[in-house]
Amino acid sequence: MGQLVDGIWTTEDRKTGSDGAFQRAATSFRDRIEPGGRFPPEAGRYRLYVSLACPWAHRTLIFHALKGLADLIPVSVTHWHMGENGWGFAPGPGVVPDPIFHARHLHEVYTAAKPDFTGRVTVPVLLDTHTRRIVNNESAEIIRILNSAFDAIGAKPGDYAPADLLPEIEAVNARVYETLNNGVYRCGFARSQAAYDAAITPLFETLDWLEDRLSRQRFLCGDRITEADWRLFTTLIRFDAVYHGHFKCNLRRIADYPALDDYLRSLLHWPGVAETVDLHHIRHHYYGSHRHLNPSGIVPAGPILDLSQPGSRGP
Ligand SMILES: N[C@@H](CCC(=O)N[C@@H](CS)C(=O)NCC(=O)O)C(=O)O
Repeated sequence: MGQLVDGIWTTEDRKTGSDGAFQRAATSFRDRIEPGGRFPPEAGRYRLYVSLACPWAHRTLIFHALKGLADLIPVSVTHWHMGENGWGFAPGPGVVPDPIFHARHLHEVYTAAKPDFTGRVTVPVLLDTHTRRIVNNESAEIIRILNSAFDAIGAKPGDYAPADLLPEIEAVNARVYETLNNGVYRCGFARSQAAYDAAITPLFETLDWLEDRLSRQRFLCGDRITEADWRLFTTLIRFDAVYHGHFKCNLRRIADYPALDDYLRSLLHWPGVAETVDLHHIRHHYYGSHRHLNPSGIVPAGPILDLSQPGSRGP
């Protein structure tokens, strides 16, 4: 895996510190879309770049679907394989190329927007096609943008971060992010036993905590589905398929937790959501791209997952 240094693509990996613990880099583009601002809401002006494999990009795709933004914000989808050149647009099922820069690799989108860019080239990216600037590449902020910024110009109704629930949403997000969304990476990318041990324990403590919470209430913050649920969902849907094996998160499966399993199937069958889930991209990305973890690149056949039945927590 590489990154850009002064606009030049370099292949090096500096993601773990001297203690072997995985460190996630800070995100670079942090603007908003708002009326009267530098980036005003307009139909057809912005473009979202995602990977169907990536849980962070997946959040944005779910908000894109929930808010009915397909006609307002077109989407490019990378190939699942992240190789020497990072994310790219090689043809493949589900890949949608980049019609703006005709980029072969995502790093070309970054340098087209900022020729001297230094940093990691990550998905998701929200691009302003008028100024050819990247508005934002932090998924937590992009979902807040999609949640409301296009409401006045045709987005579907629905507020997934309502003001009265925000403190609770953010408290849940903080724990879920640290121990689970990022915790699976801390397990999988650990380069020392101590770093792995330090990640696996809080990860399963959080799953136990979530199981208890969801056995008493419909969604993470009560009766209404919120951003906190969608942020959890993208990790849960990858858990038994890849994190359990590839990232060694294997004390238990989500299928072993009755409430979490019901909740996962409820969210998967939520209108518009199943279409955002691509287990081929997910499984082939993780097992095929992380050659330091899986040198052969062989994608295992299992486990067989049966998520065909909706859970009991419908819309
Ligand atoms: N903070 C970012 C993280 C995004 C992220 O790490 N995406 C991964 C894919 S799962 C990526 O593009 N990694 C490429 C790299 O780090 O070089 C967000 O949530 O938007």
